[in-house]
Amino acid sequence: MTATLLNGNETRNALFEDLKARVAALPVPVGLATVLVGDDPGSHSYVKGKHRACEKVGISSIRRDLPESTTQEELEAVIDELNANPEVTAYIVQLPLPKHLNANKILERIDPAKDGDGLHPVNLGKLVLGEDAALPATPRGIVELLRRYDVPLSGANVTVVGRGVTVGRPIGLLLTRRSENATVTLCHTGTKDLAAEVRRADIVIAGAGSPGLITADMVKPGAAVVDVGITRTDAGLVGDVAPEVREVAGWLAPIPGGAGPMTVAMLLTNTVEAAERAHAAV
Ligand SMILES: Nc1nc(=O)c2c([nH]1)NC[C@@H]1CN(c3ccc(C(=O)N[C@@H](CCC(=O)O)C(=O)O)cc3)C=[N+]21
Repeated sequence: MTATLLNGNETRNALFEDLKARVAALPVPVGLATVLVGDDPGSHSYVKGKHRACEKVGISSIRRDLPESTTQEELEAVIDELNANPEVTAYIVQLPLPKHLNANKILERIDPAKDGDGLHPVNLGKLVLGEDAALPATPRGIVELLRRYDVPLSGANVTVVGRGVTVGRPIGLLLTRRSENATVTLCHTGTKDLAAEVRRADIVIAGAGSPGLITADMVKPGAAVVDVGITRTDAGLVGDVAPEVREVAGWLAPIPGGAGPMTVAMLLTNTVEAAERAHAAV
């Protein structure tokens, strides 16, 4: 058996068409800003992708590129400016930040109403409480991708590998909502028998950042496997999922072309929804 590919590029393009219409229908312009500190080549490439996406959807994009030497106070001043700037509907601070900066303090300073990533503590708290708010972009993109391909979620056993803040920690909050209704196990480096936890899963979400961690013998035949464990090597992008998994899985969201483009689509979705919420509030 060869897995059906969960095509994140095609799905993103379809979502962009919908977003384009929603942006055009809004009586106010929509703007997304990115804050990038330093010159990590990976981060540069992601930020470029986000701006390209804005152009396709009719969102104006605003870039704040700052030198590696930026101080905490200087970065906080940029955050304050973006919070106050009426042209900025939503924004993201590209992670990771240089080590001399306190990232949590920066993220908490973002106006929750302008949180493009859905990772502000207030928005994560609202997700726990079931209130309408910006949703974590990568988890939201993964759920949307699984839905578009009719991967059964209700009652499914999902094994998540990795407890990072962008994927592993929040995705269980989405998948265990009544509307998704999945059963979620969160694995990490302290898990006793990772292979056993992965083997019983109907859906595997691999976001550990450990190249080739998920091998074919660990995957239940026919399971859906989502690779989110992006590692940059000289040879290109490498995921957490070994190539042979394609022969065992029923569905596979690969790297590249799976969860990555969906993350960008959901960042833009969060931005459009922020504009719609702001407009509804007046
Ligand atoms: N505040 C913040 N928000 C983020 O959402 C965020 C971040 N920081 N820091 C880094 C990670 C990583 N990330 C990706 C986004 C798109 C692709 C993507 O589009 N990937 C393409 C390939 C792109 C390429 O080749 O470089 C693909 O998988 O097909 C990948 C990774 C967002 N992140």
